[in-house]
Amino acid sequence: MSDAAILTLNAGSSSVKFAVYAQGDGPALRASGQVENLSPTQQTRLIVERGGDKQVVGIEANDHAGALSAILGRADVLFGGSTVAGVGHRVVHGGTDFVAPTELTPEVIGKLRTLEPLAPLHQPHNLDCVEAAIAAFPDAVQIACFDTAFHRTHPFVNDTFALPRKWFDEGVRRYGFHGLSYEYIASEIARTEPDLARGRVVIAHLGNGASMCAVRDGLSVGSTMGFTALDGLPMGTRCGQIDPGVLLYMMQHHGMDADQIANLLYRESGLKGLSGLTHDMRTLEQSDDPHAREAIDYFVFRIRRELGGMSAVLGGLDALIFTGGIGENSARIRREVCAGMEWLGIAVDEDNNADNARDIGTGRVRVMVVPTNEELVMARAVGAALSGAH
Ligand SMILES: Nc1ncnc2c1ncn2[C@@H]1O[C@H](COP(=O)(O)OP(=O)(O)O)[C@@H](O)[C@H]1O
Ligand SMILES: CC(=O)OP(=O)(O)O
Ligand SMILES: [Mg+2]
Repeated sequence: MSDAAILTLNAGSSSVKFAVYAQGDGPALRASGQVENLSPTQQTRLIVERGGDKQVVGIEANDHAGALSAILGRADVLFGGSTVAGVGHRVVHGGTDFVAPTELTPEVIGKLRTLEPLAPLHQPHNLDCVEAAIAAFPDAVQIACFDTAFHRTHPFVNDTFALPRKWFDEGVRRYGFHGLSYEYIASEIARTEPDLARGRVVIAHLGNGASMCAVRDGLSVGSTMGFTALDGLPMGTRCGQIDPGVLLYMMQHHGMDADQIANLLYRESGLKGLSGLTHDMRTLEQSDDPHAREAIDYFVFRIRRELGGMSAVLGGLDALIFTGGIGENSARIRREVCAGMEWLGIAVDEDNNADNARDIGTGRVRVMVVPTNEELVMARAVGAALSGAH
């Protein structure tokens, strides 16, 4: 009888990221990778990393089931004869009903499908991947891990909009997202610096999707994202905070319908819309187009504004932590966010910042760069479900 493995899946609109762990007390990473460029018009690629070795191969796949079968085509490398006992799925929206990791029964999947309009870039792909994984591993336990769950500790004032109460009761609330990432960072800080973990921390998850989370005593007290993953910071293609009057104007004066507005706000706005060039921060940083500069300026401006607001809500600040693809890798964005913030106790060492060092601050407030690990949070949840402890 071979040992057991845990597979984690994080399905995006054009990618499926995965990781394989050996089941144990603390799940041990065996391999990871992704299928990227998952679309009929691009060359889809499978990337597998194991130990120090990285393999990239072109594959034929244009949907999530195809991506999963390409991943399973490397079962020998990934699982090495182990049985896949559990699969953890990142599911972006859990609504009001799902506040902890949950086994994916047909009834649960049905309820989660009803939330697709609230996360159109994520939820349909997350659930397509769930169905493909159930077909591929009918005997494995399938666990949904929700991006919204970490924020369930928000106080009412951060959960509600100023609308008549019936909307809140119906679930129109500020849920907050990127919860798997924030849970990982909070657990990592609790492990390495327990004193800081009891303090006032702002975490900036800056990736293709971007948000910030105010954490006190390890618990989320506020997030920049709201009812959907559109709110708050501008993102690769999403607008971030916007006056709802703009949407009324688009409907009343341009006759735009819901689908057109959704497409504009989710796919054509943010860094892409402002720069007119690309959603990709690395490319914008390399560009000398003034619109690229303005898109970056707006991104930085909104982060600084939210940092000030969250510090006020927390009653001060003990640490600012950067994570996500931009937060972990862009010294320029971190430098610009922190510039002139001495009044808040923030100052940054140029060399440590350039090296993406774990500690880059020189002021009263700790300023840190902590790589996120959403996969490990999922693997832990599956491990707990398998041992009946969740
Ligand atoms: N060295 C870098 N400098 C600036 N931006 C970077 C760098 N490396 C990655 N990024 C940016 O990170 C973003 C992707 O972040 P990531 O967290 O991987 O996204 P996703 O939300 O798809 O998981 C892209 O905008 C990419 O350009
Ligand atoms: C919720 C969200 O925006 O996720 P991502 O950053 O993966 O797009
Ligand atoms: Mg992400």
